[in-house]
Amino acid sequence: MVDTAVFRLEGVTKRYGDLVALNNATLEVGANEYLSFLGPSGSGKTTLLRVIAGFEAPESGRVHFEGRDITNVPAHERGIGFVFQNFALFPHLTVIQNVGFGLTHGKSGLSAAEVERRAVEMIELVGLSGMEGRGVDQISGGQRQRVALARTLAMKPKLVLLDEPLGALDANLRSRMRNELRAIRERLGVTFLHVTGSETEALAMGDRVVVLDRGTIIQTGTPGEVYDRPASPDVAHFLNRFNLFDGQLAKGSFTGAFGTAPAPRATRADRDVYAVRYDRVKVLPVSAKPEGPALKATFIASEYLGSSIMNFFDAGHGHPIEMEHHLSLGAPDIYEPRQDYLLTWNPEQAIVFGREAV
Ligand SMILES: Nc1ncnc2c1ncn2[C@@H]1O[C@H](COP(=O)(O)OP(=O)(O)OP(=O)(O)O)[C@@H](O)[C@H]1O
Repeated sequence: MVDTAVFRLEGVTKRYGDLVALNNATLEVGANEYLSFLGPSGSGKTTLLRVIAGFEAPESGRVHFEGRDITNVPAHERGIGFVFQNFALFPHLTVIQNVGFGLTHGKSGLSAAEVERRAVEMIELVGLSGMEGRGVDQISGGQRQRVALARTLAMKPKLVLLDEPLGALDANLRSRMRNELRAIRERLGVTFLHVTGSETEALAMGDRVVVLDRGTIIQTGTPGEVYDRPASPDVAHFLNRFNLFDGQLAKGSFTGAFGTAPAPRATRADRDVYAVRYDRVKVLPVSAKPEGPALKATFIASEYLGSSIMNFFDAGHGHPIEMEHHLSLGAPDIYEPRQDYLLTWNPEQAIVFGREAV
């Protein structure tokens, strides 16, 4: 529950024919909150935003915004801003004309001078000062993305929906835009709902992360909560931070390819899965005799990720076992390709799911 809910979904279901794109979704969002939506392709993220924006009518459930039931209010009367991936700017207009468009042609009641002042202010906010007079076909893709954002923010919405707005940008620009979105949120007091296919972006940006799977919200929590306590094997899988092992949970122990390890605090799930975060894995010589879990694996390769190194091992599972070394912890060990090692971890740090858990 959020104390000052600015926005609420109550049991919203949306079907396309036989397909349930959104299944009984319930969600509260506080004023000035930043919510990230994470889920695999087809999980219903865009549908959720389209229902909120008013482009799709749900079969059942209610949508509330600023204390009002807006379920039957047309999109253009909702006062909700959105920036979708395929944002359409007007190619024959300049940057400032695009940003001011909704104010000039809508019901803002602002004079031409006031429209210009607000458009200039928004252009500055998204870091495009000096480009007011350029045609939008004379600026880069990333800059066009900012124009689309400025155009939405110029309408001063209290709620802004972002559907993969950073997807088309290169890594550098994406990280700059993330910082700018944060700064804009602080300055304007806007609530953002941000759909992203990137777990890194979802965890980095959101005050809370909402995880969707096959139309159902399967977890809502702070990035720390979702990261430390994924609610199901599927959430652990989407986060892309865990090695997952099949096996069997019985009497508080889990038996898998690594042997048998204590699992006293397992979470109930419809299958038995053992999850170990990439940065919890330790690499020992193959001759070592660790007390805990032990998995013999062949080193394949490593990948430099900037602040960490990801090492890939083959334990004959069909998918690699990953071990992440944060460079802040010191220089990485060097492993020999095609050599065998023993992988282990502290079983207390594993996350275990199973049918016998309560
Ligand atoms: N207009 C439509 N008609 C029929 N089915 C649709 C329509 N729009 C979406 N769907 C289906 O609804 C489900 C949810 O789609 P949605 O676009 O919400 O997923 P998503 O999580 O946003 O996916 P992605 O990350 O790939 O954009 C999918 O199975 C999709 O094929």
